[in-house]
Parts: sequence; C-alpha cells; structure tokens
Amino acid sequence: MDHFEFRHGELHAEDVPVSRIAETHGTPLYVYSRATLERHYRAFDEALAGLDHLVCYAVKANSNLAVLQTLARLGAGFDIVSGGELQRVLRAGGDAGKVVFSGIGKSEDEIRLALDAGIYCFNVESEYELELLDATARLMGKRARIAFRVNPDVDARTHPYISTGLKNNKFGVDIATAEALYQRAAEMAGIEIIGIANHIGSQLLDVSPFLDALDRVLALVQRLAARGITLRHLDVGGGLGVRYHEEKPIAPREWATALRPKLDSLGLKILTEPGRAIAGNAGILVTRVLGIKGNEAKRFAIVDAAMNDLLRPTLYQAWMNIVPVIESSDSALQTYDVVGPICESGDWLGRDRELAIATDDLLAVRTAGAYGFTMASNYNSRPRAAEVMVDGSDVHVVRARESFDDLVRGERLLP
Ligand SMILES: Cc1ncc(COP(=O)(O)O)c(C=O)c1O
Ligand SMILES: N[C@@H](CCCC[NH3+])C(=O)O
Repeated sequence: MDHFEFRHGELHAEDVPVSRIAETHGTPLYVYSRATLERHYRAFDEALAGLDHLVCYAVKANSNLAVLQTLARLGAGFDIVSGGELQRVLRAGGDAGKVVFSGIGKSEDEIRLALDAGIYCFNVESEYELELLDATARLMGKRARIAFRVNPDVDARTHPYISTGLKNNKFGVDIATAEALYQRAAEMAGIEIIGIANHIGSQLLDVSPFLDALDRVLALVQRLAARGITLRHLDVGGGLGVRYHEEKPIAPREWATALRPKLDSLGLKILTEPGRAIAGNAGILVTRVLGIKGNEAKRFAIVDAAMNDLLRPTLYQAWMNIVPVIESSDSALQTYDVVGPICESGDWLGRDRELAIATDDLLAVRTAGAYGFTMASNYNSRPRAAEVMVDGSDVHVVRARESFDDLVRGERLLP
C-alpha cells in the first residue's frame, strides 16, 4: 500500500499531482510520501505489539535526513552500516541508544564514533572485528555492547547479489564457530554480550527461510545458555520483499504471525531491521522523456534519469514499474526500451515496455523509495537528482538538486 495513486488520470503523491511537483522542482526527481513511510513503520511496530521489541530501520535503503527524521519521531531504532549513516541518524534526531551497527568492515574510526555516541549494539561479523572492538573500547575506557551476526547458512531464495545468509556469502560469523566466539567475547574486558543477530538477504518473498534461520539461531541460543551465556535480545534481521511486478510480498503481520510462536515465550527483546519494506513503496523517481528514436529492431524512449540515478534495473536486471504520470490517449501504445543519457549500453530503466508516450511526457518509476537515491552516483559527471517529501498537500525539498559546481567541489588542480 502506498500513497501514490491515479486520480482523474493523473498520478498523485498524497494530495499533490506529481506533474505539478515535477514542473516546480524539475526532473529527475525523487518524490517520497511521508504517510507511506509512517504506515509501513507502524505495520512492523504493530505486528510485534505485546512483545518487547525495537524496529531498527535499515538506513541504507533510504538515508535522506527527512526520511530518518520521520521514522525517529515515531520512535524507530536504526540499523546502520557506516559512520556516515550514524552521522545521518544523529543529525536527523535519532536516538543513538536505539542504533545497531552491522557491517563486515567497520574501521577503527567508525567504531570510535559509535562508542562515543553510545550506540545500543555492535553486530559483530568476525573475530578480528571483535578484537578491534575490544581493544578500542578498552582504550576509550568503555565497554562495547555486542551481538554476533551469525550466518545460518540458509538459502533466502533471492537474487544472488542480495542473498547474505549462505556460507559462500561474506556476511556474519559461521554459526558453527559462533559458540567459541561468544566464549572468547565473554572473557574480554571491553566487551559486553547482549544479543544475537542474523539477516539472510533482501527482497524475500517467502517466510520459510526466515523460519529455518530462526530455528538455527534459537538452537545456538540454547547452547549458549547451557554455557552460562545469556542474552537480552534477538535480532531477526530485515529482508521482507515488496511488489515491483508480480511478486506477492509477505506483509509484516503475516511474517510476525509465522515467527511469533518461536519468539513469544523466549523472554528476549526482539529487534528487526527492515529497509525496503518501509521505504520501497514510499518513493517514486520522476523523469521526463527527452526524445524518442528507433530502428527496425528497437524503439528507445530517452529519459533524463539514468543508471546513476537508479542502479537497480541494470545491476540486478530488476523489473521496476514505469508509468506515465498523466494517462494520455493521444499517443499510440508502442514498445520501448526506456534508457538514460549515460554512455553505457547497460543504462536502461526498463526494457520492452508498452507505453503510450511522446517527447516531454513525464514518467514515474514506482517503488523507487528504497535503494534508489542511496545507490545514486555522479557517473558521467551527472548531478544527483533532487529529493522532495510530500506531506498531505505540502511538498518539502529535502535535498536540493546538485549543481554543476557541486560536482567539482573538493577537487584540486595540481600546482
Ligand atoms: C544487516 C542488514 N540488515 C538489514 C538490511 C535491510 O534489508 P531489507 O532492505 O531487505 O529489509 C540489510 C540489507 O539487506 C542488511 O544487510
Ligand atoms: N541494493 C539492493 C539491496 C541490498 C540489500 C543490502 N544488504 C537492492 O536494491 O535490491
């Protein structure tokens, strides 16, 4: 469910016609809906009601300050993977005491920043990280609260680039060696063990991998208890999919109903780290058709958004829905490859799409709120798009479009 709907043949973001937003703020443009973000956060929060729990939004999905601020105001926690993401959470008014820090390559600087801020928990992903964390915390006269992110070796049945819980993925500590690591951690002066975490992948469409992973993690929790290592929380990760095309995503309530029989009587606080399921449908990318050209084999709609604005289609061969912002009957329905201006044949947003469009028309790529702007780059020296947040009938610019000057800022010519 989202708040981008067609009314009178025109796509609206909440109460505002998207064409009006594009006329005012230009394209390419990311448009977010505050109401959708709030609805999706609440769906997770309510699905876990009655359990001591914390929904830690995965910042990597969409790290715009206004997005984080919206969620922080609802009491969200945050799952971060870098010092930069921590900075964003703090800047947006997020509570460091509700932050978990995942990631396989945390630097000493990032660890210091997080210890200084007093984050809730480090999700430790290797033995060397444990040692670095212990040493850094002791030097700072602190104790780092940790959970190990274990890799349960479960097939999440998703795109290989976004599967994270298999033995051949780089993430987490091998579940078979985790017990010994917990034992080591228990003996470290700079470490306080508080939890256990797992996250098996993204865009999951089936609950069974979640359940398989949970069973393996719970067996480990019991083995740890038998060694006298008791935990305060269990972090079940994120990964719930969204509907881009014909997928049938699992609703947070359905997911929670499946997991809760295993969680309800554990006596542990339950953390979850959803990203895409909160932000995905809360955003669209609006782009304008610059021109149309073709040959006997292909017809191309060249648009002003490109793979630097939205990488998912070319990186994962992801199908993302592309719709005209105004449904027009003037143009004939034709098959197009929707491509951007970048000098790469892989620069496409959609291939073989049936669209009734003409030059200057506006198109919207739907479900672009997650892993859209956060994966944008300046490739081909293209300024990154602006981002706006719609709130009812208000439109707030929450990140200005980059200028050509912005592109060379910080660079220096040789003397
Ligand atoms: C550790 C961790 N937590 C949470 C997420 C969020 O995943 P998603 O956006 O699929 O919910 C990811 C990304 O897959 C992740 O790596
Ligand atoms: N960027 C990916 C998801 C990455 C998940 C991060 N662990 C996507 O767009 O689908």
